[in-house]
Amino acid sequence: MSAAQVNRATASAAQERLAGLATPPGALGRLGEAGVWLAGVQGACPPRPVDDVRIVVFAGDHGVVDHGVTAFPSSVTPLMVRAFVAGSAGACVLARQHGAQLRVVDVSVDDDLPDLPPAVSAGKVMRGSGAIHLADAMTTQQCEQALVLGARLADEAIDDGADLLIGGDMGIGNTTPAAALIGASLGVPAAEITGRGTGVDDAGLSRKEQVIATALQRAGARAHDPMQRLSALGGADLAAHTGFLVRAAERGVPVLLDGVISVACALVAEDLQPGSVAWFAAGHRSPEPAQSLALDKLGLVPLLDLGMRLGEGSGAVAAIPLLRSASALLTDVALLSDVLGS
Ligand SMILES: Cc1cc2ncn([C@H]3O[C@H](COP(=O)(O)O)[C@@H](O)[C@H]3O)c2cc1C
Ligand SMILES: O=C(O)c1cccnc1
Repeated sequence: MSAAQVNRATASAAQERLAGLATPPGALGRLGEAGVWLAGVQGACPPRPVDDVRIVVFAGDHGVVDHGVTAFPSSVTPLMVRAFVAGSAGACVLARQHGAQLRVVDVSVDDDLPDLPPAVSAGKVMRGSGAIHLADAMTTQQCEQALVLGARLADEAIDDGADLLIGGDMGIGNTTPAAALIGASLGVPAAEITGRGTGVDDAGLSRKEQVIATALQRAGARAHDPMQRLSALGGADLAAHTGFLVRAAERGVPVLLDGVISVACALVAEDLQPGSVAWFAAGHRSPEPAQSLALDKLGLVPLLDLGMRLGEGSGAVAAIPLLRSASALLTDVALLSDVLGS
């Protein structure tokens, strides 16, 4: 399979419609651009409403947590997975607010979660991914299994009628592999991509930078290959998230990206399946420096910049109303020629 082709004729028609609306040229700013993107990815001008939004939260633990890179212990991950199932995590609240459906999937949580519905862990790849500065996060077979799992989850959502997909993340320590993936994808050193994640102090930040630098050095030239990069520096949850994004692009279904984890996976998805990025829009800007560098590389400008640093897909979910507004504006605003009667 390859990435689906965006309908360029529809995108040009949408651009023309935007230019002809009863507004000064460019007055709708990024909402106008988002409307044009939506028309192109939907192959419909004016765009259709974005009614059915599905969020899949990929949960997994990371061996780097034992090496002082985050402000929280791994035991928080299974507790938060339970909060997702109960509907009380931040992204669940936003999803309800905006009428979107959210499911959480245990890809690599370091806990068997026996009290949760079996469907949550049905596709589980492993219990915890490796500490990336010491060893590969997983084998290439586990990476492949995770990619297939993510693709299957995208297929299920799309076959069920999704108009828009969002990938979310839950896993203490996951900003470390996400930054490492971005560093390796862009060829940027650890000092430029290391952020505070959940809020590490200065000592934690410098340990985290060292872990990422060592991981990048350990992976070396292998990281040029996207599968090897994911296996060496990512995690099974990040690989499943990447498979989800790749399949969305192959099926031609638009995606709203979230923070540093989501955008790290988008960069790898673009490498695995060139052209995927045409199906992605950026929901928000994270304070994590690696996320902005990755967005620049992908040529994406986020809709929101609220200082949010939660992950879970939350920044993308918060941007759903903006995408809906973009669609409504391009559909319902009068044409200037009609208003002027010419
Ligand atoms: C209570 C809680 C809820 C979260 N929801 C998402 N994250 C986010 O923060 C973590 C990544 O940051 P770091 O790499 O610094 O650990 C991940 O769990 C991510 O999903 C959370 C973190 C916590 C503590
Ligand atoms: O950018 C993110 O999505 C993010 C930042 C901090 C912690 N968790 C996620």
